[in-house]
Amino acid sequence: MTADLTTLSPGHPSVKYGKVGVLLVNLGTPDGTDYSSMRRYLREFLTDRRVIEWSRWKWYPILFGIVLNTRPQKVGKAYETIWNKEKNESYLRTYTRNQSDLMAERLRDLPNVKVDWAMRYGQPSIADRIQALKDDGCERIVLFPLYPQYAAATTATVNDKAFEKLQKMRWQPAIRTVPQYHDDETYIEALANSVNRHLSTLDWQPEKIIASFHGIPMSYFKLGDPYYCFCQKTGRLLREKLGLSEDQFMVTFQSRFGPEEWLQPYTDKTVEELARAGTKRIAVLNPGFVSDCLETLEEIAEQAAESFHHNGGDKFTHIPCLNDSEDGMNVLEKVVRRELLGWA
Ligand SMILES: C=CC1=C(C)c2cc3[nH]c(cc4nc(cc5[nH]c(cc1n2)c(C)c5CCC(=O)O)C(CCC(=O)O)=C4C)c(C)c3C=C
Ligand SMILES: [Fe+2]
Ligand SMILES: [Fe+2]
Repeated sequence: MTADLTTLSPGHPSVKYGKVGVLLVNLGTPDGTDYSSMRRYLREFLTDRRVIEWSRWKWYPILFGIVLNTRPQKVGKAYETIWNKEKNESYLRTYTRNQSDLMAERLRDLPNVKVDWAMRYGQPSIADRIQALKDDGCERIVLFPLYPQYAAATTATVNDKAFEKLQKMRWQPAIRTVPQYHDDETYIEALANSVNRHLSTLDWQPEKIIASFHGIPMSYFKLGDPYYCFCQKTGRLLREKLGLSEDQFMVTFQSRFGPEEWLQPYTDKTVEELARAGTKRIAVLNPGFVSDCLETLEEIAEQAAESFHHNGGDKFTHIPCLNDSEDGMNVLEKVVRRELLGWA
């Protein structure tokens, strides 16, 4: 444990009142890269009304008529290029499980705290893990959607799913949901360290650093989703921490899906335009992703790199996510301890 983290005292009321569960929840992942695993996963994902807010009569014919017939094959191929072959699973799953195991070790001073993990889509499900924590005696659960920047499509849908499970329970555990930590000092410092450490391994330096966040449709922002503002704040704090000018650092948005306008500037277009305009060396990081996944390893480290080179760029580097690193775990531990204190 690092010195600046607040420790719960042994006299903490949760010791007296029973066990507390900590449930880390990430987005999800298919069980395999084959057509039926991919289809099952995408179906669960893309029927979530927090993700696609179109009315069902408009969306379902497109989803079941086109998307679920073509996308599983295409995305399955992309997953194959980034699959963790040793564990036969996606890296998102590997990192989330590691984060849970490491969190349990870091909270050993709190023997009444149990740590577990779940996925919003796919396995292990939120409902199963809430039940398991309750069966293990947890009367309180800290529900931690692993997204530094709140969005309805990510944080809120994790909360919704947990409360859907609670609705079916006779004896519900008490739940604390973890809010965004987009401007947390430990988080910004961890990101800055990851940039500096990565760049120190290179024999060249980027002209521009791009902080690429997952996008959301512009219409969600106009309806009041705060996600864009949280991303901008993370970007500004990181730029300041790195001591970079506005010319040397950019915030962009990736993973556009469908015909609507999404948050801009788009990462893919930016990378292409920078290369065409003569920028030779860039670095890209993904501060909004707690773990590397398809969107970072394939869309950025593979596709964006290829596009940069194809359009005249010379050097491209992808800075890995915080994953299960020491710095990354410091961030998650700090957030969890802060929330546990709410019950003190
Ligand atoms: C179509 C709407 C989508 C919205 C809105 C959206 C928001 C959103 N997503 C993440 C994080 C991740 N998304 C990932 C994959 C992914 N995202 C969408 C669609 C939307 N996401 C799709 C269809 C997919 C699957 C891949 C594909 O078909 O292109 C992942 C990767 C999961 C993995 O297993 O690797 C993450 C992580 C955030 C943070 C976000 C809004 C803020
Ligand atoms: Fe997504
Ligand atoms: Fe993508």
